[in-house]
Amino acid sequence: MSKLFRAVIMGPPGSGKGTISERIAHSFGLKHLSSGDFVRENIAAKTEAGVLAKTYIKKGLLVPDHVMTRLLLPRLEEMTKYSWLLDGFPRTLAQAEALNSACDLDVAINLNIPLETLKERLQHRWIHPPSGRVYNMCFNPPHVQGKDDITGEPLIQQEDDRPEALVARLRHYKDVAKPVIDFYKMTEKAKGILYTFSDTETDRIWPNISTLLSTKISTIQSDARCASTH
Ligand SMILES: Nc1ncnc2c1ncn2[C@H]1C[C@H](O)[C@@H](COP(=O)(O)OP(=O)(O)OP(=O)(O)O)O1
Ligand SMILES: Nc1nc2c(ncn2[C@@H]2O[C@H](COP(=O)(O)OP(=O)(O)O)[C@@H](O)[C@H]2O)c(=O)[nH]1
Repeated sequence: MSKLFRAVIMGPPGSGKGTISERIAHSFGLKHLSSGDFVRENIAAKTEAGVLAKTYIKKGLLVPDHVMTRLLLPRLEEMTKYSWLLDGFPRTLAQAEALNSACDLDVAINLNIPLETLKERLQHRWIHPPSGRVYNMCFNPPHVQGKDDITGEPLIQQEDDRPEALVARLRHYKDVAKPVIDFYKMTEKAKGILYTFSDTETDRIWPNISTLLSTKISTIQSDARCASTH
């Protein structure tokens, strides 16, 4: 019998959540659930939550907690049969509390990357909006300059990745994220699930995350086997 595995990945914009989530999904077969993708899907489908979310994103704001949880928690309910990794949620204390009431997490990965590194990376981040594919002109450039590898469509730089918007955005992240980190340190139900990784390079963080997840997943599965034989 194998037990399901549930993880979240947190970190400021540019910390490598998307990049590392892809590697985790690929290596461990977890479903990668991205809050940003859910928001974009809802905006495209013009759902009630999507229409509301758009008004905030247009102003460069986070989507309010009640809209975000309304949008996300039903999606998690559809995932009860799968192991998943949630990227981009929770971002606020209220979201962490809502998630904590809805499910038991096994691991919360926290990426702690120096500010200068984040600024440098985001200035070079280009995305393919329809698919969400992310490139970096130095770290993982597209095969053809300015074009998506799969479709050949043009890449764009997001408005809020431009240097002028960056510093305020990163500062705001820090203020909002601190209570979330404290929540995972202090809350009884979540004790021992938080793991922080600090480095300037994804390729140096990745082996440590990979080892952590291998250990956690095999522990959970052997606990489940023991439980089923007793
Ligand atoms: N948990 C959340 N709470 C509130 N708003 C959210 C949340 N997740 C996503 N959003 C909204 C605000 C974001 O600007 C928008 C797109 O999200 P996302 O793709 O994660 O991009 P982002 O530019 O904010 O983050 P990043 O740079 O870390 O990838 O959706
Ligand atoms: N130079 C460099 N760029 C990286 C590294 N890891 C990720 N990136 C790039 O940095 C940008 C931000 O990464 P992303 O995964 O989108 O971070 P997120 O905002 O936390 O989801 C993207 O353009 C990535 O390709 C790294 O170790 N070095």
